[in-house]
Amino acid sequence: MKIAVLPGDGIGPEVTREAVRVIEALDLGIELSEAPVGGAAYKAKGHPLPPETLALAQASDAILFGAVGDPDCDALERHLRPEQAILGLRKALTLFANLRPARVFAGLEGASALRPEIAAAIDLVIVRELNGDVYFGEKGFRTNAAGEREGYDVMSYSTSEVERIAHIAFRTAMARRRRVCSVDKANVLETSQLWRDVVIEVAKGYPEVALEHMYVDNAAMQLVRNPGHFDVVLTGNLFGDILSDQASMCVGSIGMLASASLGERQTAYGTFGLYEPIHGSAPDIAGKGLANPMATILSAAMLLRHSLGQAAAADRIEAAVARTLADGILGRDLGGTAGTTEIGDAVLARL
Ligand SMILES: NC(=O)c1ccc[n+]([C@@H]2O[C@H](COP(=O)([O-])OP(=O)(O)OC[C@H]3O[C@@H](n4cnc5c(N)ncnc54)[C@H](O)[C@@H]3O)[C@@H](O)[C@H]2O)c1
Ligand SMILES: CC(C)[C@H](C(=O)O)[C@@H](O)C(=O)O
Ligand SMILES: [Mg+2]
Repeated sequence: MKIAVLPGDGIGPEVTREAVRVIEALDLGIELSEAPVGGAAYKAKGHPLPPETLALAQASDAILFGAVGDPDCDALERHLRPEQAILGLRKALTLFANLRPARVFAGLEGASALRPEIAAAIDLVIVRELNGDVYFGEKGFRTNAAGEREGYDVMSYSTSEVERIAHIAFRTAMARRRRVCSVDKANVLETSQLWRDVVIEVAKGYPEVALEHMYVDNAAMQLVRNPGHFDVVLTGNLFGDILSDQASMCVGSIGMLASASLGERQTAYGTFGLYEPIHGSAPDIAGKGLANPMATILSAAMLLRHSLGQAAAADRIEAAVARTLADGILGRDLGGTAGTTEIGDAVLARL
């Protein structure tokens, strides 16, 4: 079993280190190999996703990813910016299904930005499409008829792109509370009308699953008003990006939300995938030992479950995280005082 470890920039290396310590402590005979990605790779090798890093990722059974993004690189041409590394990996490896679970751990109800009784009911998973939408359409700058500079990004989805992510959402719902809420903007966007038409067709194959449709603006509101309503939230790349950051504050902190990015490729052990916290490189706290590593540690648990067939080890990590939180060992993002290493130590002690 091989894991490619891509720590990246800012707090990426800090949080990845803690997740690696947890994986190593389980002693599962996993081979871990590290490579640079993002701004770190640009500075070392001239490209945010060097060919050696992509080759290592391709030759592995799973990827553990930290975060990319570096203010020093914000003025670079877009194809050289750190964020292109994660977008490039998702696209090159056809990782089209992004699962972002959000639930409130016992003891964290008071850390939510919502009232505790509303937060306590949250147990949802956002199924975000990751290979299409306005992220990957034609984009550029041009001069319009009035002689003004104009930027453009084309939003589109094909039928097959929506079909494959819809199947993932319905299959996910079958293993949960059997409810799918498809989030779109079909009252304005043709991309969303196609999305809705295709989701309705795919739903016919899953008669046990209750399907509803919601406009994204309403969904953003309902996620705060009554988040317990949601089970599986199926949505596109851009809406899923935004709603998942919002969901993170509903459960307490962006430092808590893990993710799996999956495609169809099977390995000897499970489904090939990339695992990362949903947060970024957090330049404001980088290098200070303040980052909460829980999202990355929980991403490692998802990796063991989905890509390496190690469900028992994943359960152990999740239980250790839950015990750490229940014991009140919280980072500053959750109103506590524990630093990155202290949180990692606490999880290790409870494995
Ligand atoms: N997948 C990724 O690699 C990814 C995801 C999001 C943003 N980014 C990049 O990260 C950079 C910074 O973006 P941003 O500031 O908008 O988002 P961010 O998620 O990095 O940070 C937003 C806020 O949340 C806090 N935060 C984030 N993670 C935390 C953690 N684990 N513990 C405690 N606090 C945490 C930060 O300190 C900051 O105040 C940008 O370059 C952006 O493009 C990368
Ligand atoms: C860094 C950026 C490209 C990325 C995205 O928009 O998908 C991030 O915000 C995320 O949520 O993983
Ligand atoms: Mg995001």
